Amino acid sequence: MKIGVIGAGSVGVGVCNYLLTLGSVSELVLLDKDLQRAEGEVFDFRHTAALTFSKNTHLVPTDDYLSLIGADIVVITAGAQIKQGQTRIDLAEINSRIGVQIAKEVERVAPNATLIVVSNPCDVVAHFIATNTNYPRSRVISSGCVIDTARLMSIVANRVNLDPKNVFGYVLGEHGSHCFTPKSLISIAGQPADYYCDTHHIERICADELLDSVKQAGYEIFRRKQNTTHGISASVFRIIQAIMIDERSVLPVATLLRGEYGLKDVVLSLPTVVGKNGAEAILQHPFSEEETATLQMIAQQVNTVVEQVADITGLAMNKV
Ligand SMILES: NC(=O)c1ccc[n+]([C@@H]2O[C@H](COP(=O)([O-])OP(=O)(O)OC[C@H]3O[C@@H](n4cnc5c(N)ncnc54)[C@H](O)[C@@H]3O)[C@@H](O)[C@H]2O)c1
Repeated sequence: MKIGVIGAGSVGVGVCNYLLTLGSVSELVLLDKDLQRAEGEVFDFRHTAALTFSKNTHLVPTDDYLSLIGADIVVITAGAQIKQGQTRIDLAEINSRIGVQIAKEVERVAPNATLIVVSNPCDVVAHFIATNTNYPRSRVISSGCVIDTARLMSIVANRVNLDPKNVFGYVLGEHGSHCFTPKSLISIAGQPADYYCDTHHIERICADELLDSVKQAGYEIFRRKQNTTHGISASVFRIIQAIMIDERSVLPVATLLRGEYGLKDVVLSLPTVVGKNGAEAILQHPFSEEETATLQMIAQQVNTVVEQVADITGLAMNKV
């Protein structure tokens, strides 16, 4: 399997680290407009290959899209971080332009690849990539709420003093501020959350408070180190692995919807079967009326941003 990572910054390098340590990749291409940066990271990574647990992955640093010929998966982490005084629309505009420009270059050399979009706001950037390239919707995947869901599992696990892997739940909607968590889907060790808490004499989990803590978690990291890297890198690796070995894992990634839950042409995270063909199916969950209304409201909020960015950039907002 050949994988490309665009952007040799903190997240791109974190993803490479997971791929080299836990993955089985024959060729890994790290592309950055700053060639020296990509080279520095790759030369450093090459020194891990001599160690017994490493695989001898062919590593390519580059600033040339031709190096991505035939890539199976391309992760897009290139782009700007939000700066003080910038609005969400400013960042959406900058990174949507960069994302589309990159995706068009990638399309020329790897038209059958699956793209994983991480650059923020990842759902908006993924929207414009899906609508401005010929990649099918199933092959343009925003990392979406996989990281938010991992945060939820970790927060609940901490409350009940168990392994986060024994907590189940989803954060859905838009990665970041406009997301929601259906309480009916939260379980602990296979038991409904309320039942688990009652029988273990733990205060019940309030879904709204939980969601606030999930949203706050990213800000708290950002406030301290001005980026987030480890959780997102692990989340991207989780998605790559599902594709790489055709796991058909259900993950809360985001793709351009085509009528699911009554929503069309908006990129939102929903429980999605991820396998060798990318986002293979979106599962229909029995959301309550309130949850469905929340999802629709989130869709409207994301659409407003997409419309504004389309106005400013001239990028197409509908898929032909
Ligand atoms: N979706 C998420 O949950 C999530 C989490 C963390 C970060 N992010 C986003 O991921 C992106 C990267 O974050 P980071 O911390 O790695 O940033 P970073 O600044 O460390 O790295 C960005 C890299 O992209 C490169 N780059 C910029 N424009 C490029 C272009 N046109 N072509 C090639 N390379 C280009 C830069 O040279 C730099 O090396 C940001 O947009 C950030 O907001 C998303």
